[in-house]
Amino acid sequence: MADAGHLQDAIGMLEHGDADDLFELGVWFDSGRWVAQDRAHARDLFGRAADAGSPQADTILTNFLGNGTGGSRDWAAAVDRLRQRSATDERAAFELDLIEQMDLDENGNPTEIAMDQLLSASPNIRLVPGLLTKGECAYLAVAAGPYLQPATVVDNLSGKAIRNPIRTSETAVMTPPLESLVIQAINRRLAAATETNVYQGEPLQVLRYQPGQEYKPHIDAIPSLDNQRVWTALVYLNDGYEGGETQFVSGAFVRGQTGTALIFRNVDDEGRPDKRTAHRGCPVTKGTKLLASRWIRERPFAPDPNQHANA
Ligand SMILES: O=C(O)CCC(=O)C(=O)O
Ligand SMILES: [Fe+2]
Repeated sequence: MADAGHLQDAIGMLEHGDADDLFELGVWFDSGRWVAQDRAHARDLFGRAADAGSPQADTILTNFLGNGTGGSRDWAAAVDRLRQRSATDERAAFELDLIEQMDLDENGNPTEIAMDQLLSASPNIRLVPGLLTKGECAYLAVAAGPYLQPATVVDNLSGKAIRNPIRTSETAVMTPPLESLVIQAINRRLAAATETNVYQGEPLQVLRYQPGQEYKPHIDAIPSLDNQRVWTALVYLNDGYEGGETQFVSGAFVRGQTGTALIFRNVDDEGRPDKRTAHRGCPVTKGTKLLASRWIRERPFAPDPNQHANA
């Protein structure tokens, strides 16, 4: 893009354009591409694009209404919008069906969650069989599919996300615009299972390991991070593959069935990375392993003044 004048001209054209133009400009403000990130403005543009007939904008607006991105949060309004789209959009109908099968309160929080089984008291390691249904697991695989990319890890020297042979799977990061109401409700279930606020979670990731791929031994807490990753929640999304167990240095060896969550605390009582939680995802030897993972921080991960009203 050339100088600021030309950029202003482009923005002006998109502002006065059709549904696709408004959607495109919404993506710019949502992502901070070309312009300073402004999610409230992005939300407004997605609303205008949706009114002008863009189904993609309607999807993102639904997600922002549900998760409180760029403005206030209104779960009931988000579900209504999904219901309207479900008449013409198969994916929306699939999502609405899953939402309607969940026991949720008026804010999208679970009214009850499955019982957990303690694997270790210190460090705290727990299994929650059946935290997700098989339908929800299948949905996550479908929703993440188009966004799978080679996984990265945070580089201790630069702080940047880089490719690293320690983690050879592919990963989809389900950021706020991609966070459908089903994913939001699942994130709220993971928050309930860890007794945390949903906004402490980093975006849900969906990992896909193929034969030979693995996640070498590591600790999910990051040295000297201010807002530490205090919990990890993993959910096994399928079975039928070989290898691929999650193994702790302490010896615990986990291969959950479809829908089982593995939850563990990454820090000790002083909040320091707990080396006893070092673990790995063993190489898959046959088939494909799908896993959802959420790293949960000590405090809200991406604070937004609007997000806590009815978190
Ligand atoms: O693949 C696994 O079983 C482990 C994944 C993992 O350690 C992580 O996502 O932090
Ligand atoms: Fe990990």
